[in-house]
Amino acid sequence: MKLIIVGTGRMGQLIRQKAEDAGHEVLAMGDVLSPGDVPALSAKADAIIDFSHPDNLDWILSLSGSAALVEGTTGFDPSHTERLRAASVTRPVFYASNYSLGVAVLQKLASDAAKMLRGFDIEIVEAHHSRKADAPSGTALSLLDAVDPESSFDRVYGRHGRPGPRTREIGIHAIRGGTVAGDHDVIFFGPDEVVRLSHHAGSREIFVNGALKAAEFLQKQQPGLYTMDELLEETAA
Ligand SMILES: NC(=O)C1=CN([C@@H]2O[C@H](COP(=O)(O)OP(=O)(O)OC[C@H]3O[C@@H](n4cnc5c(N)ncnc54)[C@H](OP(=O)(O)O)[C@@H]3O)[C@@H](O)[C@H]2O)C=CC1
Ligand SMILES: O=C(O)C1=N[C@H](C(=O)O)C[C@H](O)C1
Repeated sequence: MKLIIVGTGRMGQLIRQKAEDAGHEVLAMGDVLSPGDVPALSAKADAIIDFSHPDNLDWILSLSGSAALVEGTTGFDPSHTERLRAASVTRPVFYASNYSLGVAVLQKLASDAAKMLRGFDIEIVEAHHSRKADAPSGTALSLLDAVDPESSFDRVYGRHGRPGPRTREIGIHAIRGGTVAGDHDVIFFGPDEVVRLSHHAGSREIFVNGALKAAEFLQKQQPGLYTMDELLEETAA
């Protein structure tokens, strides 16, 4: 594949390295690519892979051509998600807050557990490296949607300033330090028993491999918005 990589940070650099090792060609890599080069490059690209910052989304979506978009940036608000959906009318777009296979499975397990463990108190805890820009993580927010798709619980981000008994709520807690690539726990507390669903990322390679797999997957797809559910189906087939 011919790729444009947006983001020159930890993820962007690893994606470039892994993509080139796998024989893909990186046409360009940057945060804000030179406007003069962008139209020509985007027309030649098979896929644009963005792991950077939400501020980059608008110019990425303004790129001409039909290159597929693999979007991995987190910290999006609902308007960013809506823009991604609109863009998917004309090109294949893949969005995942977490490209690891394990987290895709964790999301399904957490969703099933929430349906079966009615009445249990749910808390989501995530840990990341000290340089992470957003909190809570995009993955924690996706897990929250998985366990509470109707938004029927109060969402409590940290419990500081909220003393007293727990109400109908889900707690979301972010901790930061060191070089943690990304840990996520969904904990279900019931009377006299606790169920913990955990994912530990040993390195960023799992996200990079997933993103490159998503780019390859999109090459065979019509315009539309794709998620890890489709990639899981393909892996299981
Ligand atoms: N979906 C997934 O599986 C994963 C998603 N991520 C997400 O990918 C993103 C990047 O992660 P990571 O590589 O670790 O982060 P880094 O901080 O290492 O890199 C961020 C990149 O974005 C650029 N950037 C930062 N602020 C802006 C801005 N306001 N406008 C334009 N560009 C900007 C930085 O440029 P500069 O250095 O010049 O500031 C840098 O190139 C994050 O949102 C992270 O949560 C990460 C891992 C997995
Ligand atoms: O910034 C990171 O590092 C990660 N970000 C994603 C997120 O916000 O969920 C995915 C992964 O946990 C690593």
